[in-house]
Amino acid sequence: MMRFLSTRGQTQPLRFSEAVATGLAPDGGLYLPETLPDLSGELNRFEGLGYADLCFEFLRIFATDIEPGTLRAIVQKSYTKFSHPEIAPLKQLAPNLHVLELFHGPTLAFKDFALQLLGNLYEHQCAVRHESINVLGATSGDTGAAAIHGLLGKPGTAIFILYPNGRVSPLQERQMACTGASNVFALAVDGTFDDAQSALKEIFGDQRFRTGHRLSAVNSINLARVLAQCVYYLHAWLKLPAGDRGNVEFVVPTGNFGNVLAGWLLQQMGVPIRGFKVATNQNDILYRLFTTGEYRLGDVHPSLAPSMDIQVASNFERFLYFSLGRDATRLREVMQTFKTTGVYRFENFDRGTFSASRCTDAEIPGIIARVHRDYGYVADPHTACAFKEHNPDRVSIVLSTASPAKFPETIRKAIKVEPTHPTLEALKSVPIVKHELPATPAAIRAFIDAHAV
Ligand SMILES: Cc1ncc(COP(=O)(O)O)c(C=O)c1O
Ligand SMILES: N[C@@H](CCOP(=O)(O)O)C(=O)O
Repeated sequence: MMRFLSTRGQTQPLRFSEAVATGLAPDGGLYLPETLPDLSGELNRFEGLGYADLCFEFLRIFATDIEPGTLRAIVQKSYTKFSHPEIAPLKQLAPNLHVLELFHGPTLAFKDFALQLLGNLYEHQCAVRHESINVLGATSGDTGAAAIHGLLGKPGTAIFILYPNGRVSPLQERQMACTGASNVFALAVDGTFDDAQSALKEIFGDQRFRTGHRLSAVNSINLARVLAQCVYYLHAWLKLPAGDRGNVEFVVPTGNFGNVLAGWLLQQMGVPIRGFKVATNQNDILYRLFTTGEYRLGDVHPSLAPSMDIQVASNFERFLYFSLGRDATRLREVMQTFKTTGVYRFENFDRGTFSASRCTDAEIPGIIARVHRDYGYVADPHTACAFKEHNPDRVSIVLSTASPAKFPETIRKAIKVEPTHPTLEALKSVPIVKHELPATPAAIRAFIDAHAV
């Protein structure tokens, strides 16, 4: 039976379903498998599988407490709402340059890969336990919509999504605030995504409140999010010619570090991937960390790639845990120092196979125009950050994390074409229903108290 431990080492090991239902560990840490499986000797068995079958074969290694037939049905259902037959098509743009399109799900961003699945896992949980759940998430733009659409129409659930008021794109806001569903609460908070995420973590840390409301997490603090995201890296790796696989670098637009961490975990499980480039926007704490070894909080500046307007990257803690030799005591010290001083300087920081790039707002439109001119490809502003530089001697897979149709103004300014998508067009005539709140745990708790199921 696979068990899961907290990075902070002060909780009991849990089974998969328990760790998923708990979200954030009671000691404030993030769950990880007790031991990572070694897949290096069995990669052949994944060859040729369709996306949903690959996902099932991968997840069953971890979800050992869910009966395989049930897990297979949950996984199959989770990839039925994607509009592309390959789910995550890998497109070649140049001899050593590919793009992995992760935006063909219902909300047009990579978050759908894990949140369609998590919605179905939660539905299963409600049925097995005969309980309702309240889901709480924080979003800088895309997680919120994907979480809402993963749970929409599922009985016994209410969903509360915190987002920074005025700092997500107009269409991202509409995806959250125009559902018309009575159990969906779009909470526009006063502050940044970091403020919202910090309030959320404090609320999850309040065990009485969390258990009293059967609160569940949809952010990438939830282990299921990260494991489901591993699958598209494996899928892309398997699509490459055998000779290119060991030489591939994934270039990943990065904010909360959940996406790139999933690829990195897969590498730690023995899949021979050359490395990862962390591509940040102008909110560049991770770029500075990977280039200098200093993790220093800065101010968040709203950007053309708003979903990456983040400073405190949640999943960095999971990487740190491994990089400190799984020493939970040391990890707690580092996290505490960072929390109280806003800075941690690592001596001899081992960045492993990570490299980093940074892209300012002044650069994004030019990159969109260049990628369009050179490859006939329209990259959204987040994906554009990952196209900043390309080493033609190395096989690169750029992760295309959102549809350009979610950010039409930036695209129009860059290439004079305004991308559209029917589901987004349909939202434009629907009234917005949102609730404005301060980003304080007290205000958010009070709202949940009043509206929880
Ligand atoms: C479109 C898009 N690209 C990239 C990112 C960054 O991903 P992560 O937060 O997993 O690093 C996000 C937000 O998560 C996003 O919504
Ligand atoms: N960019 C994200 C921020 C939250 O990230 P998550 O992966 O932890 O859910 C968003 O779009 O909300």
